[in-house]
Amino acid sequence: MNPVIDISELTKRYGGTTAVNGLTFTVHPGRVTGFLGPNGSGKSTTLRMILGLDRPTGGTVTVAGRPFRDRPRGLRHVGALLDAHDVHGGRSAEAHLWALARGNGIPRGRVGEVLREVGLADVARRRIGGFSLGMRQRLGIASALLGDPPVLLFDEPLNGLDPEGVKWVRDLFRRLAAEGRTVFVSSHLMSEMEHTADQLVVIGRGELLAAESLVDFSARGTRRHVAVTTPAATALRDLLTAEGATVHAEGERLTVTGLDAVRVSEIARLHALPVHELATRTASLEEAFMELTADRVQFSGGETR
Ligand SMILES: Nc1ncnc2c1ncn2[C@@H]1O[C@H](COP(=O)(O)OP(=O)(O)OP(=O)(O)O)[C@@H](O)[C@H]1O
Repeated sequence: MNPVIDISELTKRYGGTTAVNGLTFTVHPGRVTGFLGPNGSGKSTTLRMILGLDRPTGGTVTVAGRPFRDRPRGLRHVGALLDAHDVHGGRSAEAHLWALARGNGIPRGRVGEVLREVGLADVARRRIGGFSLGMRQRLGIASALLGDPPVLLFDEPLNGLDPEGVKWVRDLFRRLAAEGRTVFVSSHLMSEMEHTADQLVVIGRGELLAAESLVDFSARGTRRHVAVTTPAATALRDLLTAEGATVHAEGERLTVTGLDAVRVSEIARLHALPVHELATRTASLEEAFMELTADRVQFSGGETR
């Protein structure tokens, strides 16, 4: 059984709102795939449809060749962390996991194992109601791991985790992928995925914008500029513009596109203009992501478009 998630022409409408619109992509085992999109772009809706919790308006989604809904003892096939708050606060962590294990034909002894794995063994008998968001995220991850499934889905799992927690989650995801599992992780922040994912699926307003490796995605952001700091900003700006560059000036700082750093340096030296700093800068992954999704952001600057 190849634990692939296959999504084809998937669409979900809620009344007049189209949450997901004709999405087609595949998530493969053996790597961590990041599912990126601005707030409200349809990530959670897609994850819910993968799990059969929402019924598609159109299109199909299968896990290992079958709709997930058709699988009894689901936690053994797909483990998921959707909403860390969606747990009974009056129960202990242990009791919560026991109930899940019982409903999915998982041996009770597995509960202690996953609690140790996520670092919650010491608080196993404490009420979940008193847990911090980070502890709830760890408990959600424990639930996902309970059935030792080949496919794992995580919706915004880094929310509420401290830097040590973030590192732990990243290492865990890598290990799960290295074991040959399919690991699909959503986030609205490229900075979170940059050091977590090997593969990216990017959506905006429910539509697919990119499905490629992180390396290929990075190549989108290779637009370079040269940053210059000089007390002779006006003179250098005029010279560079005359050479065909586009120059943005802000006090002593120039941002130059259209000429490389060597040429900028030569021009400054030729005219004996002092330069305090000169560096080539590459647009970051975050900028590539923002550029790609710029016209697909539903809520920007507090205004609804
Ligand atoms: N049950 C629902 N009823 C009506 N509209 C919904 C429902 N669930 C989601 N939506 C709408 O569908 C769109 C996509 O929402 P979704 O929660 O899937 O996005 P998201 O990418 O997960 O966002 P976020 O990063 O904010 O969690 C939004 O416009 C949302 O308001």
